[in-house]
Amino acid sequence: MGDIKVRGKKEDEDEKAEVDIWNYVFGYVKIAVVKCAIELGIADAIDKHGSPMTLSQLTTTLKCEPPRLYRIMRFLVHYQIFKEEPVTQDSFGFALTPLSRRLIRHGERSMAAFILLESSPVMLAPWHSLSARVLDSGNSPFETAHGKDVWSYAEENPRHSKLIDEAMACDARVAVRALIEGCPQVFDGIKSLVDVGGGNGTALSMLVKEFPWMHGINFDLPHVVAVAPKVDGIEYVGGDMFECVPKADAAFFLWVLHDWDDEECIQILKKCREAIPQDKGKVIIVEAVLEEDKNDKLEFVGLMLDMVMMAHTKKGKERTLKEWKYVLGEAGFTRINVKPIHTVQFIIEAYI
Ligand SMILES: C[S@@+](CC[C@H](N)C(=O)[O-])C[C@H]1O[C@@H](n2cnc3c(N)ncnc32)[C@H](O)[C@@H]1O
Repeated sequence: MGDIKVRGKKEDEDEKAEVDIWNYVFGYVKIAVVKCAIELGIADAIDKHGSPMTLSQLTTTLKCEPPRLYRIMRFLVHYQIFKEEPVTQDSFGFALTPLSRRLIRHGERSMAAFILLESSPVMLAPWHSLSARVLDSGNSPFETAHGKDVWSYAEENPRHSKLIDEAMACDARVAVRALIEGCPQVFDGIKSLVDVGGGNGTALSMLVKEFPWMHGINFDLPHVVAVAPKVDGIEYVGGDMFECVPKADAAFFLWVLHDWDDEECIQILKKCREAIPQDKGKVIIVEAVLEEDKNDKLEFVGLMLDMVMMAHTKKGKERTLKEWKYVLGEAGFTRINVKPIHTVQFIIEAYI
């Protein structure tokens, strides 16, 4: 081979590690700058303008300090959150990309509220106690940081409760659209549906609009239901799912059961069993199923959410199919169907 040095696997791995480690050192920077962009309303301003905006136009509209806004935009363009496009022959402006469209506050597929929730000081503080949680069986990281669990905290802090509801609604809009497009037959023959832990009712309002023969019951804690926007065709019931679930042909769960441990899930599901017809009732669960191959690029989100559950809930977790079968079986559901949809979640139908 003379003087030619063949690069080995180790060198390649070292080089990759050198790049990767910087991504961990400054891992928080991307979320912090995206949060800043949402708070400033950069995507909203460009969307409202209807065409690329020059730095000077953006600066005037957002009332920002030009050199600092330029540095923020340079960062966001580097990560392809915005892009540069010509405005005149010798000037360019900042334009939206599919990613920044998700940062428009009230956009159709907005994830802005979700990012604001996860990057809020309230939700970031528990992460500092994750290792302590792994070392012992004491309080959850959220309780260590705030002295109470996430739902009690939300009840006492209406602004945070609203942020949770709005964040969940972001994902509900995407998940329910995928559910309606991918598996509409799930709702065949259902005349009434109770959305257990339905939040501000976003999911249910989409479902009753699509299936207008269906009566919807949005069931959540009283303080959540009290402020949920009221929609025709939906009944709003406040209560505790550990005590009683309103009667309906089917019970629906979107991102609820992963907040609880197996024993608690079995308790909730037993309450649902009592609420649905004993001959043909079913529960519809829209959640992640770990380790199931969906052949898509979103699989990592289930693992991320599993860490979020460890940080933000008492004993919540994401589940494998085997774990789902266990909790459903213990609650008295014997037949289970699992279908993938084009989102992070799967649809799990369980029959008595
Ligand atoms: C992660 S959020 C999901 C909200 C909604 N399903 C969605 O995805 O948009 C969990 C919901 O469970 C509700 N919840 C928590 N404890 C509850 C209880 N004991 N009874 C009824 N709902 C409860 C919370 O208020 C919250 O709205």
